[in-house]
Amino acid sequence: MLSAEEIEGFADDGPEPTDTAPRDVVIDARDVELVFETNDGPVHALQDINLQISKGDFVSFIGPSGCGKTTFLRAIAALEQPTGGTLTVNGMSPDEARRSRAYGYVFQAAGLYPWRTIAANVKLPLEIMGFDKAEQDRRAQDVLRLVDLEGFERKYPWQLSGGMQQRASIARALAFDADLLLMDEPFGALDEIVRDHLNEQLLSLWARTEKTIGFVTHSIPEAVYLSTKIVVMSPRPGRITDVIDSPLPRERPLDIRDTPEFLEVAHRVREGLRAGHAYDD
Ligand SMILES: Nc1ncnc2c1ncn2[C@@H]1O[C@H](COP(=O)(O)OP(=O)(O)OP(=O)(O)O)[C@@H](O)[C@H]1O
Repeated sequence: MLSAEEIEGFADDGPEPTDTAPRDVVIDARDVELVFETNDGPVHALQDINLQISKGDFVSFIGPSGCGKTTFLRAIAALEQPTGGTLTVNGMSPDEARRSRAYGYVFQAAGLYPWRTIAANVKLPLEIMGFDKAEQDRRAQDVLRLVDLEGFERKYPWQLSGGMQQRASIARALAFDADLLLMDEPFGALDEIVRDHLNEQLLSLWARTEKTIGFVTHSIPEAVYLSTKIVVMSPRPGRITDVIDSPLPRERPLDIRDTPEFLEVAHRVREGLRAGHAYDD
């Protein structure tokens, strides 16, 4: 079950940006390094991570297991501390950004409390933050409408399909109206048809809300379909092997996946993944 620290993490007012980065840079990573000390020795989860994510970007992180995708997302959310380099979110330290509710975080498992209704799950972070009841109701209604779950407020998680539960968890992450949404393989456990549908819905939500999204995936088609920027990563040590700025238009019907432009980007991602493996040999 998620900790209060993990389910919080959405936006409101907070410390002013310290202007270490241009205004439209939301995430600025410079030479970020993160080493876990374990009984078997140090694990270099992240090394030489240099990346700027701008406002309104949809950025996917793709790479084999253990390349540091989750660790990087957790570092942005101040759930892990880099051991080197600098990392800012809206010009603040990740910890300041967390306290100012700069982002919503969606986990791989929906992580809904089974004894709470869908609306009560969505309102939980708002309760923790002390929003008054009327505001909690208003926000829950708004975000449940955004993810197409109007009418399911009084249902319990087990009464919803896996895809609907994941949409509810996205609604919970949106409840603070943060400009930044961090999503760690939110659709990984779903079948392909449901996943396609949720991908379409997420793109439409992104277009309507103009949020900045950081999205972890193992799927090349998902990364290419969703992203304006694709960050290809590789393990041991966890590092970035390629950053691809997508030439695809922001408006994307599902059948864009059959176009030569799409296949070309997918090819480059695949090459980046291969290059990362070659490094290990
Ligand atoms: N708390 C921790 N303590 C020690 N090692 C860790 C910890 N968290 C992650 N690691 C290690 O850091 C490396 C990066 O892990 P991470 O979970 O970020 O990879 P990932 O790319 O998200 O993998 P996956 O696709 O399997 O989720 C791995 O070698 C992992 O074993």
